[in-house]
Amino acid sequence: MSSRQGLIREQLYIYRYYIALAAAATFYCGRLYRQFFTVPKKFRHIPAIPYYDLWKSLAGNEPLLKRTQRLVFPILSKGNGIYLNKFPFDWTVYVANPILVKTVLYKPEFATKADAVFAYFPEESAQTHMFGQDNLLASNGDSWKRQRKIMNPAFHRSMPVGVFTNLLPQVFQVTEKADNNTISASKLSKRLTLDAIGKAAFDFNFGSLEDENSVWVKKYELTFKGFMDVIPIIYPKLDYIYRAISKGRRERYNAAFELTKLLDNLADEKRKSLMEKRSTASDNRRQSDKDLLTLMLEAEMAGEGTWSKKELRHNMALFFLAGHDTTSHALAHCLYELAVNPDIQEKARKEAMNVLGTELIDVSPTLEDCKNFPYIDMIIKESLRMHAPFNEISVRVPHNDVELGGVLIPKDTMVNVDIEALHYNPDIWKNPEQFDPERFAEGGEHYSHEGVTWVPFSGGSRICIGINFSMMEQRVALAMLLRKYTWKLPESSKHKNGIITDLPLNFAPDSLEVQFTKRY
Ligand code: HEM
Repeated sequence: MSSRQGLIREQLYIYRYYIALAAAATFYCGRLYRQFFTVPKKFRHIPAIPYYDLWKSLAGNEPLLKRTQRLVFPILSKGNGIYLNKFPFDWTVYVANPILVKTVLYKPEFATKADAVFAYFPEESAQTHMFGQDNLLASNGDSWKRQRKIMNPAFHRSMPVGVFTNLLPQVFQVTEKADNNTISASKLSKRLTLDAIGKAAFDFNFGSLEDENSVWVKKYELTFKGFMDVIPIIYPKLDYIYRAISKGRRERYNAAFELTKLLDNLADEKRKSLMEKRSTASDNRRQSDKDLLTLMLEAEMAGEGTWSKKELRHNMALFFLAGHDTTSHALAHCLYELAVNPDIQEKARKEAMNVLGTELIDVSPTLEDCKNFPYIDMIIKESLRMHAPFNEISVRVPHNDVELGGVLIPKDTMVNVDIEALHYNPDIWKNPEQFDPERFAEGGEHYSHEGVTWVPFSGGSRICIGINFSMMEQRVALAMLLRKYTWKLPESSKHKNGIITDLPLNFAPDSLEVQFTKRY
């Protein structure tokens, strides 16, 4: 052996531990890489979005539509409208073929929702305290059927047009107080929809339009800000340490409990007053004017089902979660689309004036009037096509192997619908990036589609229970605003060539300002 070989051997001996460590680390990293980036064997027959590309897109805050066009569309055709994506951390089969979306939404094989978001948080978390794991959105099987049976009539009966119309004069005041009558469409919509959900769901006044810093508005904001805290999301069990050291975290956590207490108190008081009214038969309000809580408790009293105290609280909280921001984003996007499409705005105004009169005074639409706004309805629907607040539904999990469009979906696979891909597919919609309410006219493009192509509210038995509520709220707001103002984007708006979102989601950014001009 030469002296050089001997030296190498000696060096290898000295560094043997490091070498072993490096080999183990390489092996472990390889495993991690395979675990994270490699498509599991059972899914290799489904075209997949590379995990690295997805995270690069998310990290770069690529707009949702751009990501869909760049990463999803090219592989959609390969998989018959089905593709695989690891989003955020688990492999999920996404469906964006209209016929197959219909199967997912309507067939019993796909009826079971995964124990997703709500089951993730521990018992002591603010999320569990507020929403539980058994609310209407999260539950399955008999529990879901029982709850939906009591809630369906409440949502059917309640159409609180009066609540919505009563809030519009305050919207006008806020708008006119703003500098140059220019105001964030998104903030304005949030204030309106918070007061609307408070009044219409629980007969409670958040007073957000009167004062955007009112006590309960702040508690509400703190609560939802707290749900976005990263540490409790990633390590829920460490939240108690975070709370011990951070005053801000404590405030956000406690706000959720205070808000929950408010909901409990509202329910207790309502139950008590209903019992009293029942004995004196003194509640003469029309069904459509009653708040959802009253109607749900009345349904219980009429023997249509029962609510435990917790179930009632979890569902009342759910109405906030599901009904406030969604409608607010939807309305803000309508305001935007009308601002950048003045012809469509004018046509909608004509419809509002035809129904409510041309006299230059505020007129509140009635429930009957609201049935006569077909064009405004088309605008809302087209806006929801282009800016659906949710890009997906809750994950569904088939319990057996199923075939979907000739593709085998192994049992227990997470299955979802890609709403953005469905709503922007140029093979389904003509010029999908163009705002064109006529698609939803009677006999229009939408109605010639096969399968299901418009699902901002999902579909099938788990369709959004608040669909009519939200549509009515937007209808009333738009009709009254259209009569009172014209509006456009301010000259300096950065959104002139399309909305620049803060997140890669269809959420209206606070910077989305609109300039109103009074008509009378
Ligand atoms: C533009 C406004 C809205 C949009 C886009 C929207 C969208 C949706 C979607 C996509 C789902 C299905 C989610 C899933 O599959 O898990 C859903 C369910 C639900 N939504 Fe909405 N929603 C809106 C407004 C509302 C309002 C105003 C309320 C209540 C006042 C509400 C209450 C609910 C509830 C309780 C569910 C669960 C239904 C069930 O699973 O039986 N939503 N919504």
